[in-house]
Amino acid sequence: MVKICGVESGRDVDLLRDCGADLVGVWCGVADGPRDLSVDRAAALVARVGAASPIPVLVTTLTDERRLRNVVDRTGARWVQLHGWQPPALVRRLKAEPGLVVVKVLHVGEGGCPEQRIIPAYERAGTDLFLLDALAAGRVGSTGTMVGAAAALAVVDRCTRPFLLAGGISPTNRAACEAVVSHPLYHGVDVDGAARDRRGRLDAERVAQLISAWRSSAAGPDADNPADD
Ligand SMILES: O=C(O)c1ccccc1NCC(=O)[C@H](O)[C@H](O)COP(=O)(O)O
Repeated sequence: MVKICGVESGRDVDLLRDCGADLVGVWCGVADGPRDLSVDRAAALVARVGAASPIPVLVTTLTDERRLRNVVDRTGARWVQLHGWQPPALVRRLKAEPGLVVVKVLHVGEGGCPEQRIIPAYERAGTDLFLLDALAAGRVGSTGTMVGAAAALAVVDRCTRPFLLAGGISPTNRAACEAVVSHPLYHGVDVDGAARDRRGRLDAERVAQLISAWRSSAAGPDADNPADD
């Protein structure tokens, strides 16, 4: 699976669909996010993506359940990526809603993964899919920094749920991630920066290169629907 993050317009959605992306990240409630959208705008883009393929994924750092539910309900997104420091209890409460797929980000930095000890709690709460992303100098999200293979494996070896890999993924660095890509729970990648041109706009050629470089390595029999595992 290849997920491209941070659509801002109908043009972006159409570009990702035409390129064949599997998942499209729509930001709403991302603190200080450069591509954060109003709820109405996010809802319009979720609707434009549609329900089949690609799948829209609401990306958020919100931790307040009431606000989060409001965004989920109003956007109509059925996949939610919790990119902040949301606790397992919030995952559990979201998973009470039938059909909602929850992706929980696990942050990985030089000091390891702050959530490592509570991975089993995230799994018991119903997390469908993890997403490993870089924690770089305290910064979270779109850092352009790769997660080292050893650090990533130390985290995913504690998981029993599938995971996506993020952080500085580009069309040319798949080989450096071979050990992670070969892991049985590996499910695909999530990309922001390398999918954009110099002006920060999603670029069809770059997206196509990313998909061609990474899709062949994504998979597992359940790649189409981790929620059904
Ligand atoms: O991009 C941000 O500023 C951001 C802030 C807070 C939460 C998430 C954010 N980005 C979300 C993503 O999922 C990115 O796709 C992911 O971090 C990979 O980015 P990159 O290293 O640029 O490929």
